[in-house]
Amino acid sequence: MSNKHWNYTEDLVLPHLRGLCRTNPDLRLIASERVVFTTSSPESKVMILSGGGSGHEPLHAGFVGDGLLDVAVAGFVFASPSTKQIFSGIKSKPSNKGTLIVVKNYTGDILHFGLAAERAKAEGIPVELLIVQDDVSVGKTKNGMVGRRGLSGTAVVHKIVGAKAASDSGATLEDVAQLGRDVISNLVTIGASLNHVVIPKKISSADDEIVESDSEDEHEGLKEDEYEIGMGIHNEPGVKKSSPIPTVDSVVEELLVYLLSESDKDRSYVKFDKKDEVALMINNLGGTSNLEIYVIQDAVCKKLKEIYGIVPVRVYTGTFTTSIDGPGFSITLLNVTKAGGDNVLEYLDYPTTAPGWNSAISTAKWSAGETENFVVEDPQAEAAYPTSQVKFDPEVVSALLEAGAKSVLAKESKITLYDTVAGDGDCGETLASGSNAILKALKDKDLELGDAVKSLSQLTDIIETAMGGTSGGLYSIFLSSLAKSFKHTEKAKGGFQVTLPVMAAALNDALESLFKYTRARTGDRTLIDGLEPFVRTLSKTNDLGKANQAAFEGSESTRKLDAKFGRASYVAKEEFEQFESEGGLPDPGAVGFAALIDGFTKAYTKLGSKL
Ligand SMILES: Nc1ncnc2c1ncn2[C@@H]1O[C@H](COP(=O)(O)OP(=O)(O)O)[C@@H](O)[C@H]1O
Ligand SMILES: O=C[C@H](O)COP(=O)(O)O
Repeated sequence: MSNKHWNYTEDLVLPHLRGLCRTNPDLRLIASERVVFTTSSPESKVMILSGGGSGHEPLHAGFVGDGLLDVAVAGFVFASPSTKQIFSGIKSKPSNKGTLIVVKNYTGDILHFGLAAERAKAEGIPVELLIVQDDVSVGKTKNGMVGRRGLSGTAVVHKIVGAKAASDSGATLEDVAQLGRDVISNLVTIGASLNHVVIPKKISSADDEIVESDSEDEHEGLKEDEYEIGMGIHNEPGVKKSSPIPTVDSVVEELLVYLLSESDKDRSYVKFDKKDEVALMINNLGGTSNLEIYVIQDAVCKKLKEIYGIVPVRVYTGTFTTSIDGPGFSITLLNVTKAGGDNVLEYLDYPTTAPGWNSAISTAKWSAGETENFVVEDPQAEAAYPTSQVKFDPEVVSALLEAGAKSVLAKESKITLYDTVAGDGDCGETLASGSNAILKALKDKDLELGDAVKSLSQLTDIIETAMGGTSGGLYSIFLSSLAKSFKHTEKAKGGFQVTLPVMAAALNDALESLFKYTRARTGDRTLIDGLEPFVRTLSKTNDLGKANQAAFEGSESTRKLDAKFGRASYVAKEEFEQFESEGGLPDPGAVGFAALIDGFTKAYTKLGSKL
């Protein structure tokens, strides 16, 4: 296991807090005590203080802000802050009503926060301690004495009690504490991880020799193909390790059983009745990509609905409670109904300036919509394609498209090889995807080939949908411009049959339109090296064979050209040398275009004069 981190010449906690305070002018930092508090909350309210070991950011200081926490106290990474620090935090925000301390159920936290609370009470400061226990991985038999761990449900508790204290000026400390207890008793969380985490190491000075910290060996990380259900946020063991790594659907299904199964007598911590409203939080433990965390959320919502008939009324997705850069995620469910119903929703929706809470949707907006009502039909789907009296011969055009598509597919592996060196390796796949989409459209008879304008507009849609990247954009613009040229001519002269000379003129128009969107011209090592000679030659000669030859020669010429556009322009020259034996590395897009035209030409030659 080798989590790589930058080296730091000071403990990370203080610079992290400094960085955080720079993002919100309301925040103040007691550096010596690692205490962050907000200046914007009035003394008349119940103060909400939280804290614990660092390494779980944005928990806890990231939750300090209007409508949320008033104070946060940061310990060293994965270690509780001292009683002195916590007491300093309590004193930093005096309140007529007292302070509610939200703390995760870890021994060190309980001891230090509890002692600080006792010390504050001894000074006459009203203090209540709210201990968060939301983990379900450790069952009742094992967690008897210690209780359940505090995980990302802590962020949900922060949000609700913070909003209550900020919005309800009549609320007493006990009112807020009781709401917190009601929430905690209806909260369940479980995580899944692909590995342990390593704490970024501190070196004594920048010019010190970087010595591998032996702490990396302390943790027996997971094996390459292993995952762990229920791992804690400090590498604590979970409920089980398993391999191989499953699909996300499968691990989600497994996790939901721990959260929701009523037959698991060692768990079943919260009962979710059919009518109960549920809030869902998908938490990134720090090392899951933003791309994946929403995929995971999608899987959770799908399984919740399919298996349990649960459609959450609130869905939160993001990085709320980390374990440094933990490669995993956790699922938190709150039974809103049993925790307090609409009030709880209003507190979840209550606005906040704290960066740790990333959802700012009002209750009105949530009530207007439903979390599963977002899929809509494309209004364009029914939009009619433009029609015309510009005629193609359907059989001929169908044969050309089929031959062109198959010719490109025959070149896919070569194009991919070339683009793997010159680009990002997806050009072959992109062109193949477009070719297969055209072949499918021909097979399904989705193209109205007799109408040149309509069929070109349909092809534009197909190419746009099937092909991403630069190629997709270029081909779509070109086809759309070709249709526009025919439509323009029809407006001036009425309907007509497309012949080769007519096509040649329209191709010229389309090329001029394309040139508005790219500065690439012949000689710049792009597909233009094939397209431009093809169009110019066809216009000059009305001979598709000569135009095809020009496209091929243009494509071949790119073997000796330096790239000025696209990703190829970033590739070191040495990368190209391996292709010297075949005369140099050609531009993949130009090779693809030449293959397309070659397919057209072979079919056209077979079929004769009309298009
Ligand atoms: N600015 C440009 N103008 C014309 N063609 C370009 C340009 N940039 C790249 N290309 C062409 O696009 C091809 C790469 O296509 P593709 O893989 O779809 O692009 P991407 O790099 O976006 O994935 C290149 O081989 C080149 O022929
Ligand atoms: O981050 C960890 C907790 O806040 C404190 O853990 P501890 O009880 O091991 O000190």
